[in-house]
Amino acid sequence: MQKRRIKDRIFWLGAVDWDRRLFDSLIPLPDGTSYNAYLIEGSEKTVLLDTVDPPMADELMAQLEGVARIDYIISHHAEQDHSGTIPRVLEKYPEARLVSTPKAKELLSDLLQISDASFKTVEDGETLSLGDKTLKFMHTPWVHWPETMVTYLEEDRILFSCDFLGSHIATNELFVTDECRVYEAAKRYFAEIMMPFRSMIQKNLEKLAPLDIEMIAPSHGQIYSRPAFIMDAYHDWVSGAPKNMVVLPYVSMHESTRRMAEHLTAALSEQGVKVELFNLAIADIGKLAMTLVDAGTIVVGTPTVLAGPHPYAAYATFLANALKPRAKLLSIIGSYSWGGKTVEVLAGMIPNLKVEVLDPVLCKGLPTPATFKALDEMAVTIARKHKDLGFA
Ligand SMILES: Cc1cc2nc3c(=O)[nH]c(=O)nc-3n(C[C@H](O)[C@H](O)[C@H](O)COP(=O)(O)O)c2cc1C
Repeated sequence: MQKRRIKDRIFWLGAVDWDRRLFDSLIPLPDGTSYNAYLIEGSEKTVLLDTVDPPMADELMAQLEGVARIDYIISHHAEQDHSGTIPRVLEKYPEARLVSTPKAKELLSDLLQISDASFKTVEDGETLSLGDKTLKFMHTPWVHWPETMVTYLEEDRILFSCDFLGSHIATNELFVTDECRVYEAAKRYFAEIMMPFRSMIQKNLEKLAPLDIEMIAPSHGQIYSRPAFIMDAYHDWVSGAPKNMVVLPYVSMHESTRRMAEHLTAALSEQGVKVELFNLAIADIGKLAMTLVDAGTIVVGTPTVLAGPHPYAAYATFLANALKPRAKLLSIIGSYSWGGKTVEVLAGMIPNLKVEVLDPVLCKGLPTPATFKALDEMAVTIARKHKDLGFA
């Protein structure tokens, strides 16, 4: 794809990765993604903001063919999907200075072995004049690495936010046209990448609030010409109470835990509690992460396998602990035959979660009427606690 004009002397460059289905060897990408770079031609200086993932470097280099000079390359984030092509750009434009936070300089030096002489580090709030256009750099740490920053182009009121506020979507439409679709993709992205840093995100949102923003141009997905859409969504995801909702990831080899999970789902429905049920043998882990953004309660369903939880249940629990969702309650249900330490192992895997652990419901073999009664009681307890906690 050729470079594309966004506004007067401001262009999108980069690559659309239609086929990519997995990110970080972990995260499913149902809609592919894009690596967005941007070119700004000031009256005196020209800058490139970020680059692309190295496998797509040729596309960026082809777009730069007609660009005679680049004075600055802005690196908002040192992760290789944005920074990995910087060495090639520096080879083509050896006079260009690489602008980053001091922390990003450290990371870029380690990850890409870029020499010290190329760097110009910038402090929080520092500006850089391109002649008739001015860049203002704002340090926004932990969205989602420690070195991240964003750039505000003052005259055009564009915020270049890199990973912050982005979404994984492959499309040839530069601007958001379908907010419902982008909401889903951005929420998935937030859940997988940003959720562990909720409090830092809140601080960064507050820091950006005074800016008069006409457009937000992230480094994945589409450009927002209605910034309030994504800002409001982020406010909702990081602050406020969770929802009256249970996320119930489970795995079952011989039906017992599945019957328990389905019974609990029905009992919670009777109590007016929304349930997101995931069979971990086939679940999209990204979708599970998305539901963790809102869940008031997490219930993990697992049989006992080799004296502990089924590995899929352990994986989901490990993931939930790493993502640090705002759920306030957690419990465990499942079936066993002769014994083990399933509950102890799972309970020991959630040090990051600030949850009250409700009594687990375990049964030997197939669930009995007593098992179902205990699950009914669990549903009543969850519904009551959600109400007391004000989860709507
Ligand atoms: C590979 C394997 C290992 C198991 N290890 C244990 C165990 O260590 N302790 C135990 O109590 N049951 C163990 N079981 C039995 C299951 O926990 C039991 O059959 C349970 O009811 C299965 O639940 P499910 O129907 O939800 O899969 C094991 C079963 C399998 C297939």
